[in-house]
Amino acid sequence: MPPILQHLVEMTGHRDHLRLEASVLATLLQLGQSMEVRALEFFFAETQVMVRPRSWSHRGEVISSECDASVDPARGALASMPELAACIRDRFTSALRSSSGSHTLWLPVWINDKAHACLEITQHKAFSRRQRDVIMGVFQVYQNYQNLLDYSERDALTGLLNRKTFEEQFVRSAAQHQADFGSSEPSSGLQQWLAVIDIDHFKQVNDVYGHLYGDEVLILVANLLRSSFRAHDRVFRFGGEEFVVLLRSTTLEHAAQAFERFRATVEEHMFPQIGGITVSVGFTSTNDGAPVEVLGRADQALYYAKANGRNQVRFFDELLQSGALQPKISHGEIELF
Ligand SMILES: Nc1nc2c(ncn2[C@@H]2O[C@H](COP(=O)(O)OP(=O)(O)OP(=O)(O)O)[C@@H](O)[C@H]2O)c(=O)[nH]1
Repeated sequence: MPPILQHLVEMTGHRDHLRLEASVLATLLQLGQSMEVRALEFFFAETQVMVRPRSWSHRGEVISSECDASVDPARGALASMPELAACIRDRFTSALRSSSGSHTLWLPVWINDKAHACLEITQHKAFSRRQRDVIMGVFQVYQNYQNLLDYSERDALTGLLNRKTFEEQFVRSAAQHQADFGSSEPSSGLQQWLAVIDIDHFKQVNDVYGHLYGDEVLILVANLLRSSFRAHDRVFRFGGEEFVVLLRSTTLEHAAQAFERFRATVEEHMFPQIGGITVSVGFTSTNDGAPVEVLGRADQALYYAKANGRNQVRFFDELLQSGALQPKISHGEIELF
C-alpha cells in the first residue's frame, strides 16, 4: 500500500482527538523534506483569543504537549500572528506566509463554524501546486473525521458533551491535573470538582408550555453553562434536564463561587415566554473514587438540595460532616443508584 494511504488508514483508526491530531501531523511530515508541522490550539483567555502549540514535530517525530493550555508558557495572543488571525476572522480555509527561505501554510480546523485548532506546515521552499493539493486532500480527510468524532461525542440537542464521553474526560482531566499541579497540590488546595445540575420543576415547563419550549430551555441553559465555565472545564448533558460540570484545578472556595454564580445567572435569566426558572446543584471533589462514585456523591448533594427548597448549591462533604447526609456505603459495598 502506498505510504500516504497507509498513514490515512492509521489516522482514521483513532478514536481520540489528540491521537488523531498527532497522526495527521505524522502523515503531513511524509509529504515534504525538511518540513516542520504543528497543531495549534485556540482558546479564550485574558479577554482575547490565545493560541498555543498542542502537538509539533521534532526531528521527524511528533510530540504532544502535556501542559494545560491556560498555563502553557508557549501560549501567546492570536493577534501576534496577523496572517492567521485574519484567516480566522474572515473564515478562510487556509492562509500562507512566504518570505525568503521560509514558507508557512495554515489550515484551520472548522467544527460547527468555530475554529478550535489549526495545522501549521513550514518548509524552506515554496509549496508547489501538487504538494498543496495533496496536503489539502489529507487535511480534508482529517477534518471530516474530526467532525465525525465530534458528532459522536456530543448531545444532539444542546451540542454539549454526551454521557458516553464522561469517563474518558474524567480520567483525562485527572491525569492533566496531576501533570500540571501534582506536587504543589497539598499546599495550593487546587483540586478537581464535579457538579450535577438539574433544572427545577422542569416537568412543569413541558406540561404548561409543551416540549418545544422545554427543548428551548435546555438549549438556553446549555448556552449559559458554556459561557459560565472556562474553556478547560468540561460540561456534559447527561440526558433529560440533568447536566454535569467537571471543574478543573481550583480551590473549594472558587469552585463553590463558580457554581453559585451559575445558579444565580440562571435565576436572573429571562427565558422567552416562560420567564424565570431555577436550578439545583450538588457538587463534590473528584479526589476519591471512581467516576461513578464521585457522580453518586454529587447526586446525593443534589437530591438534598431538591428536598430542601431547590434553587441552591450544596457541597457533599459539608453535608456529610454536618450529618445531613450519610455515605451511601453498606456492608463494605458501594450502592450504585
Ligand atoms: N423538552 C424536553 N423534556 C425532556 C427531555 N428529556 C427529559 N425531559 C423531561 O424532563 C422532565 C423531568 O421531570 P422530573 O424528573 O419529574 O423532574 P422535575 O419536574 O424537573 O422536578 P425536580 O427535578 O424534582 O425539580 C420530564 O417531564 C421529562 O419528560 C428533552 O430532551 N426535552
